[in-house]
Amino acid sequence: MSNGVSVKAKLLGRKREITERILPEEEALDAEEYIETVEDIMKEVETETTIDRQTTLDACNEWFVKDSQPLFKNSHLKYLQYAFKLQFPANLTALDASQPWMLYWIANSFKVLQPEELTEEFQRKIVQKLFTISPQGGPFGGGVGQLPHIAGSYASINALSLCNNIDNCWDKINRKAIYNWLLKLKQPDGGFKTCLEVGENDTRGIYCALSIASMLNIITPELCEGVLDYLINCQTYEGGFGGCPQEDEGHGGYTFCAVASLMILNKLDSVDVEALMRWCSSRQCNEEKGFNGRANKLVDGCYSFWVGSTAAMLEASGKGLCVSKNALHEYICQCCQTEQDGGLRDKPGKYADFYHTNYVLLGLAISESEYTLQTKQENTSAVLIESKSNTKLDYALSNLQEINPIYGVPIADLTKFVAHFNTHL
Ligand SMILES: CC(C)=CCC/C(C)=C/CC/C(C)=C/COP(=O)(O)OP(=O)(O)O
Ligand SMILES: [Zn+2]
Repeated sequence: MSNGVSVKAKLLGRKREITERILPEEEALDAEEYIETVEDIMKEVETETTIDRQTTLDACNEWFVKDSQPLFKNSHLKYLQYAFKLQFPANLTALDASQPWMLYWIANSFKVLQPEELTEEFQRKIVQKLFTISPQGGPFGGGVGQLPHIAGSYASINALSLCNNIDNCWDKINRKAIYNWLLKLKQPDGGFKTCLEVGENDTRGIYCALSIASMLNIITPELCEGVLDYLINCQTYEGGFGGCPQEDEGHGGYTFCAVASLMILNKLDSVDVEALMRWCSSRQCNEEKGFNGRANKLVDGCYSFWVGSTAAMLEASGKGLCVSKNALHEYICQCCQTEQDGGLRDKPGKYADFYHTNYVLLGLAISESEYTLQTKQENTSAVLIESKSNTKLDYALSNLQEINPIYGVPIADLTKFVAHFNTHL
């Protein structure tokens, strides 16, 4: 291009022919005729995307017309108890490499809902499983006999943080081995590979590395070298963050990873915060009330955390509120749960699963809270956030545990865990 700006045509999508229709003046038609005309035009521009969106909206509307639902705590607790008491069905073998994730999602859901329900018996099961995966105390793979992985290690550390140091399990975490391994995963561009032998490099790797290192108090300038530039280059023209520098479309999951990493580095102001806030606001669908993960995609309950927590981190940093917590609350309570089937889900028509149960509950906790940064960060590299009940909520509170949006675990557990690691390596 003559002005030197290059545009990746591949990212711009298929070209459609431009058609022009002149609408009759609104006053020339009565209201019904006007709506019919608009509907006709909408049909002319119908695509797979618009049809899917309309189907989703119709399904949500069926739930919005019902009476307001409270959080069905008992149904969700039963669903979680089944997870620790019974053997998983064969179709869950697809999650064989995500065993620490399952432990984190289930344990965290218990903790957010009702902390005492993560009994000592359950805590011991978690600890036993994780130290069977890695008898040397980390780094952790996705299951026994699997290669150490940055996401498996992140989920393991989060899961262990929920276990109240049962049987002194926190002292079995091998911080030195984890630190040396993270350094080996580090790439010249500032990012982290997910695994030594193979593995991708994107904002997920950075977030996992910084989350683990700040929780264990092993974060160093050497580990963080080049990370800020990498993250700055992941912000797109829309304001959200893609997974890799200058390459991707902004996406809720990768944006969460980038923003949480910036919070840990205390460098939020190095990016375009205004554009980020606009992008977060645009993720909230007017009619469905919940969030999607990127432009023109469907609402999904898990973005209640990926996008909701990004908004909460901005709020905690004094940037103001860029989403509607009331609308998010309504989407979650009306569309993401039913009383007869426990667990929380992506959207009406989908089954509940442990991943959505965790992230939808975290999203609900965010909608019910207000956030500020804790100014006094004592002897720890973890970034502590204070949270109190949302006084502007139009709904009854569900009495969930207050959570730290950067780490996705309850503030009480995080505080205790990081206090345990108050000496730097
Ligand atoms: C800590 C860690 C590893 C965090 C991961 C964060 C992350 C990338 C979350 C995204 C999860 C998700 C719903 C992907 C779906 O993408 P899609 O393209 O299928 O969905 P879409 O249609 O909603 O865009
Ligand atoms: Zn989802």
